[in-house]
Amino acid sequence: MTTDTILDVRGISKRFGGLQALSDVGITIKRGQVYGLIGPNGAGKTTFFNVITGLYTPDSGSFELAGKPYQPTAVHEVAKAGIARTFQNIRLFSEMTALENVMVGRHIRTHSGVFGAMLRTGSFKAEEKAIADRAHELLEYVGIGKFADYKARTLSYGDQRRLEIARALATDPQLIALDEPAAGMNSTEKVLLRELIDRIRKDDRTILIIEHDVKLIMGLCDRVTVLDYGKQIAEGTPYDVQKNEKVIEAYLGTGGH
Ligand SMILES: Nc1ncnc2c1ncn2[C@@H]1O[C@H](COP(=O)(O)OP(=O)(O)OP(=O)(O)O)[C@@H](O)[C@H]1O
Repeated sequence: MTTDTILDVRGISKRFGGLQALSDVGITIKRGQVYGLIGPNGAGKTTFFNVITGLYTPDSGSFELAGKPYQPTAVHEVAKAGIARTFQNIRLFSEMTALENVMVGRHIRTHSGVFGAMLRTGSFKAEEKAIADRAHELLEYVGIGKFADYKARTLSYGDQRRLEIARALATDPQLIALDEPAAGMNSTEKVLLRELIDRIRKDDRTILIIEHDVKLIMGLCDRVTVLDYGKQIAEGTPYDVQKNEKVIEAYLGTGGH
């Protein structure tokens, strides 16, 4: 594996009772890529995300992040290792402000720890200020700086999705995994989302994205993997994947998306 590989996962299988949700799935994501994961409903996309981010334990599989083996055994360990994610069903702290939500993401990279917080040491206060400053920057970056002091639940759906992205970025991830970021967005919001993802990529981040909006995926991704019934039926550039017979069949067979 070369050093420009960020994520290299191989041989992931996961069974739920009698259902083989993933069969021997593997992907390699290079630094700076936007990598898409698509497939019809129930294909195994979310299960795959849940495995690589430590929510589900796979039955088999090996994982490397930036050239180092890692075991996705717990969500916070995965975040520390350098993978941040957003969720299909937005998971924000709804009663906290937008700023506080982003600050929570940042805390996994801080040093003062619990005792520093309890004693409110000088270094803790300085660190809190730095965290708040960085959180403000990230809110501006995703385009919702003016809502810093609004409770998360009062933001529009599209803005809540941006807030989730800001929170994920706050962990300084090697890889940011977006689970259906365009779900429920109108066409204007989708254009803005696309611009944001482009900007994140240009700023030297690597992105893995599950998305139902095939047009968005095709316009955005460098490479795409297509899952169907837990199996990887195609991998390649959006152009190649679009022409693949198995992919066309899988989408037409289920009515497409
Ligand atoms: N915790 C679970 N227990 C049992 N079965 C599960 C569990 N999670 C997912 N499944 C099943 O695994 C299969 C793959 O589901 P998954 O949610 O990964 O698909 P998906 O491609 O993300 O679908 P969608 O596009 O609808 O979100 C489905 O048949 C689903 O019912």
